[in-house]
Amino acid sequence: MTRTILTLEQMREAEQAAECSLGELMERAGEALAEAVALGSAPRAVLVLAGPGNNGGDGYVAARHLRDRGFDVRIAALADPKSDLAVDARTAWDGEVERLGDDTKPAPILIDCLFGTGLSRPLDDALAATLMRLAERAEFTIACDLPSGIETDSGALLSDVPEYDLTLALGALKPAHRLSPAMRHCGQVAVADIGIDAASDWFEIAEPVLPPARPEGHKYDRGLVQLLAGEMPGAIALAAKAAARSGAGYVRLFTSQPIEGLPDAIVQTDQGSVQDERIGCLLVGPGMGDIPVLITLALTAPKPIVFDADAIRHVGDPERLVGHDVILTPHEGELKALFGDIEGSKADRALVAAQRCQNVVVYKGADTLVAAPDGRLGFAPPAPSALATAGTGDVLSGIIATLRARGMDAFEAACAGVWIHGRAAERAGDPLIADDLIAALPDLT
Ligand SMILES: NC(=O)C1=CN([C@@H]2O[C@H](COP(=O)(O)OP(=O)(O)OC[C@H]3O[C@@H](n4cnc5c(N)ncnc54)[C@H](O)[C@@H]3O)[C@@H](O)[C@H]2O)[C@@H](O)CC1
Ligand SMILES: [K+]
Repeated sequence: MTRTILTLEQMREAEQAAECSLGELMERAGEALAEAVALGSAPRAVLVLAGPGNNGGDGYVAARHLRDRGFDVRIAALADPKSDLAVDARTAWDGEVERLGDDTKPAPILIDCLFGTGLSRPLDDALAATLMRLAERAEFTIACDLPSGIETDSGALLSDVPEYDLTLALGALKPAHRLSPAMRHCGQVAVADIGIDAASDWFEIAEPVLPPARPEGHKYDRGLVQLLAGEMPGAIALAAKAAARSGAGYVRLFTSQPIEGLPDAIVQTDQGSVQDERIGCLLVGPGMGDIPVLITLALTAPKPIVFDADAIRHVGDPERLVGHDVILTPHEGELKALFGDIEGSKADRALVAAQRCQNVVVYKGADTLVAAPDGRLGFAPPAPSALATAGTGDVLSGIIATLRARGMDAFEAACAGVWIHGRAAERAGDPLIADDLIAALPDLT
């Protein structure tokens, strides 16, 4: 299921637009937190850390529900509650409240309700150290809405942040749940439905639905991927094999030097034209090297194109792509080479890049994003860090070119390719080499 991602501002608007009172939202949030803990553990000792805002308020509510469920609950508060809602939640808790400090004793279950979306500055050093110590000593750690110390819209760590087992996002995911470096600190991320219903163009990329192959269809229905090869046979071979193995009906390689060891089914030729009507998608960049004329050639074709790797560096001016049907797949360095320095969070940068070239941009990294010029932004679910090896990008561009050749819309094809690539990495194990990904592509028929 696709999970919506809301920024701080959107979250505040959604909270105001909710049909129930803010107090009711907090009650549901605290109850969901208690439920998440009870799902993961039999009743035992729990320490709730409560901050001064509404994240702390959620903690007092959760404490009450956990005690009702038979848990032995202690609360350690950083300060007295400041917001009206948190004061009410504190009042409804008739147990003791400790003062959080160096001498706070750990418990096997730690619930972090210090700060959520309202964090505005780093935690004090002493507080961050206490949080780290208590998390280290706990067996199960859960963060309410966000791990404390994380900036919600950028995913930046403002101070030391533990790595939690579970983060319960309230109402919707926030950008930080799916942006580096924050995402690695969240652990598993579940979303609690507390009755907030907000639409957004930002979402977590989910398992794609691929266009079904017509039983009576021919190879061109399944898509002809046309690669324009360059100087480095290894990268070209990876992209071509990935395209073929992800279901292209036909993969053809324009090359002046045949590449050895490729399956016979991948046609290699030094003849042919990019004007061929039957081409579903052109792929240029993997192994391209220093042959920028290939970009010029590809842009003469009235067909979808995927530009990867060296092709991105050689485009020159992003505006050159306006009016063409292109998917760009840059990593950090390639994005900078083409678009220069862009201000803002990774999400902002992805959208600005897509706007400037008026095409879909797959901004790769540990937190891959897929941006469309109309403002849609897909955030990849976490993928194994083993993907950070040579050639995995060539495989990704091969997969995306096939999906585009099969007739998927550019944004959908890019999102689907990113999802498939991540799942292939999970199946391939760690360590992996790019070739393993091709063998581990999931069956999506
Ligand atoms: N948005 C929603 O729909 C809902 C939000 N709820 C909770 O409300 C949270 C947001 O509440 P708030 O806006 O009150 O924000 P927080 O509870 O995250 O924190 C705000 C408070 O912390 C102080 N503060 C910020 N940074 C600090 C720092 N580094 N050191 C010390 N104090 C600091 C602020 O001055 C303010 O008093 C969410 O994360 C969620 O847990 C839930 O109660 C229910 C529904
Ligand atoms: K928190």
